[in-house]
Amino acid sequence: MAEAKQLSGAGLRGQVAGETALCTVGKSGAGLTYRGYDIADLAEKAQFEEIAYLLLRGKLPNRQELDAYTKKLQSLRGLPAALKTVLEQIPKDAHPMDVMRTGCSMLGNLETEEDFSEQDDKIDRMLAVFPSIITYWYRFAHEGVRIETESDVDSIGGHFLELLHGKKPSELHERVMNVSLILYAEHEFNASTFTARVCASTLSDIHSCVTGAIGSLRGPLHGGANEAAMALIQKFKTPEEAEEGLMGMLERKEKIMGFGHAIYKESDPRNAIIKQWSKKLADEVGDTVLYPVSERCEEVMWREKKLFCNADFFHASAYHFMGIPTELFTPIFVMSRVSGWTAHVKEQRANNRIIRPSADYTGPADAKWVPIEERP
Ligand SMILES: CC(=O)SCCNC(=O)CCNC(=O)[C@H](O)C(C)(C)COP(=O)(O)OP(=O)(O)OC[C@H]1O[C@@H](n2cnc3c(N)ncnc32)[C@H](O)[C@@H]1OP(=O)(O)O
Ligand SMILES: O=C([O-])CC(=O)C(=O)O
Repeated sequence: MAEAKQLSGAGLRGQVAGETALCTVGKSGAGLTYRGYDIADLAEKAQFEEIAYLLLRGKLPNRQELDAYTKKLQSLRGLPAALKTVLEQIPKDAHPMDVMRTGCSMLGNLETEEDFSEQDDKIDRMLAVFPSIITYWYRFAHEGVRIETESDVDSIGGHFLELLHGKKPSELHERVMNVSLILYAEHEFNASTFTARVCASTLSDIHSCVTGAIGSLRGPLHGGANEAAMALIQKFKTPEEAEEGLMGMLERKEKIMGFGHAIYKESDPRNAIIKQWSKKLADEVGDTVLYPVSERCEEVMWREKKLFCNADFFHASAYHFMGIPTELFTPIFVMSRVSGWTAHVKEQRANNRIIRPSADYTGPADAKWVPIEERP
């Protein structure tokens, strides 16, 4: 059984900040569970839409419930005209995570949550429309086309790939997207989820909670690491070059993105799963560089620092092999994690007290007021 990491120090590490029935991370045994279900089982057997239902409605759907839920999500993919107008104003060189943040916020202006009784419908709308928001902007900004965002592809992952590439995805690619969205869906009190819960604790609206969470996810120490990992592996042409490059980075005490974790000690259970799919995709495209480079990075980091790949590292090569532009990697994380964020918002609302911790004061004591004319 994996031992839980000893947690203490800055960054609220190891401090319990609330309760959740949604997820366990780094506990002994399975390592990651959603409502008690092992992540490996879910990634192998489930549809992402089933996982969203599990997180948001509290149980696995039966066939009829899943079909109805999938149909509902399919029917919510269209973009309001005013949102398209806003997306069209955002420059081509904007970061797609900023587009997601603006898109979510604008949706909150157009389809405001007036009352918490509307929360499930607002959440389903975000799940359905986020792939439309990012691909509409991307294709308009980069290709000058206004795409139709309604599609009859069943899955959210397939919908994203179809809008991005303008054609139906292969079965393999749709499957990998499904697995990826499941792996990224939920992770207890990580930074972006905690952001959403803090916002929810003030009794704010659901779009504000998610907009704030998108901002937290954007950073390279969190969701942004999948893009940063891609930038890293693309620098190397051979495993030998990768080894030399990493040794230099470690000597200079640089952070290696896609490695390490705040909670897991020896491995991130999501890595073995996405790594396996990355290998399948590498074989499909005949890759002889990125996958071997990635594997060498994994070996070197473990050998030198006992640091392991987190969920982000092999996501980089997997997404790349499916022809997804690097800057869209973290928005895919948003398309998935919105299920976890909003499940946490619902949980916070159901048993709320405003989140307001204290701080140890380290500033000066008894400062005497100095009139402005006398200040140095
Ligand atoms: C889906 C996700 O969000 S997963 C996380 C994605 N983020 C990344 O991949 C960014 C790279 N990784 C990191 O920056 C960190 O490992 C974090 C932010 C994930 C966790 O941070 P912490 O909990 O502070 O890490 P931890 O306490 O285990 O660090 C122990 C030591 O290892 C070092 N370390 C941790 N990760 C790395 C890394 N990726 N590269 C180099 N050194 C590292 C730390 O600097 C620290 O050294 P120090 O004691 O000399 O200061
Ligand atoms: O739990 C964390 O700190 C980061 C993480 O892996 C996630 O949010 O998926």
